[in-house]
Amino acid sequence: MPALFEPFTLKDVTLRNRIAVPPMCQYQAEDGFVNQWHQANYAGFARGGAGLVIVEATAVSPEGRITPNCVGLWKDEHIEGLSDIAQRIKDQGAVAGIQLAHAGRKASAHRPWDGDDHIAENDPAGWQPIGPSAVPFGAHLPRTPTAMALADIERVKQDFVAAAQRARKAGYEWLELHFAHGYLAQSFFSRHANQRSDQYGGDFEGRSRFLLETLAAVREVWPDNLPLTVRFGVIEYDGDDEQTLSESIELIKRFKQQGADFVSVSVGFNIPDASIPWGPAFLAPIAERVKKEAQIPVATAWGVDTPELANQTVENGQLDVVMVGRMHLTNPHWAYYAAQKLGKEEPSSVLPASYAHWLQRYAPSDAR
Ligand SMILES: C=C(C(=O)O)c1ccccc1
Repeated sequence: MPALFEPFTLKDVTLRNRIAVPPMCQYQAEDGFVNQWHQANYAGFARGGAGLVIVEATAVSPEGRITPNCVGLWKDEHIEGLSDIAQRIKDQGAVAGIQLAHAGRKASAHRPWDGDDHIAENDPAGWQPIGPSAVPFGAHLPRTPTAMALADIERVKQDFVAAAQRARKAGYEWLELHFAHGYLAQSFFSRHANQRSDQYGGDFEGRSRFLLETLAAVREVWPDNLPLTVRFGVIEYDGDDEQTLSESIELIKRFKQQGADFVSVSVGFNIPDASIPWGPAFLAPIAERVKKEAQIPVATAWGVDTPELANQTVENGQLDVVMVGRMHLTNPHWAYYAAQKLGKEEPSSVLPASYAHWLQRYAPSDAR
């Protein structure tokens, strides 16, 4: 049995294999509501055989959206559509996950194919971003965010709590807090973005406080038997990597103490000119270090593009789950493709019967 196709159990949830579809924003929602696009998108991934399908960055408040077209869970009316998606994922045998997010100073932007840049300040389609400090990201996201008052920090923490409760009502069983990619939580931990002088800034303790308090508050309401996970940027590629990585691993140890069950390791993306060494599974060795030093199960994404490489990262103990994003966009049935490449032939073990029987009975090799 290839390691990639061994089940993975975390709390009371078992993934049928180690393949996960990471959250990938579709930017197709209106007022946060999902629609037919999202239904088809996620059902396709689940049908394709992945063990875990995580719904894209879902904003905990309107201001927390990256773009006006991001999915939201800031009001109860959002539950129904997301519940349908969770059910479709589970009906196909995958575990339904969802990522809760606040975009912080990167909010109020055009969709990537519409410019990827901040919406103009005088454009009614946009809104005022907020962040730990009045420090803009820069480059294509130049708007200076409003520095959050303590009341804003409390409000956003409660927004995460309320969205987590709605996510559970919608039937999700794997919750991922978006603490990565230069969005609000990540920016609080960043020395680049966070220049506060109060208890939410300054030293490691101060820059960690928002993330730890938000995690602890969500832990209070998320069922203890279901995975509560974090996607977290552990490195910035800003020339200060060892310090950032060491601090990040220390913070992950505290995430674990606060009740986090799993970490999806990623990049901080807090600066526009990071020197990121893009390459095949380039984060896997870093994720392995997190796993060993923080003693917590890990995943990572970015460049894990072939079945052989994905299998290798699990077989050699670097990763517990592999986040295969872009390849699922080229082929929602990537898990079946991987099963074939790794010699795990039975289509029925990966695809639904209504697909598998055609593949098993009428393959060209069956020519009589
Ligand atoms: C939309 C993203 C997200 O939700 O994290 C994103 C954007 C750029 C790079 C990585 C991730």
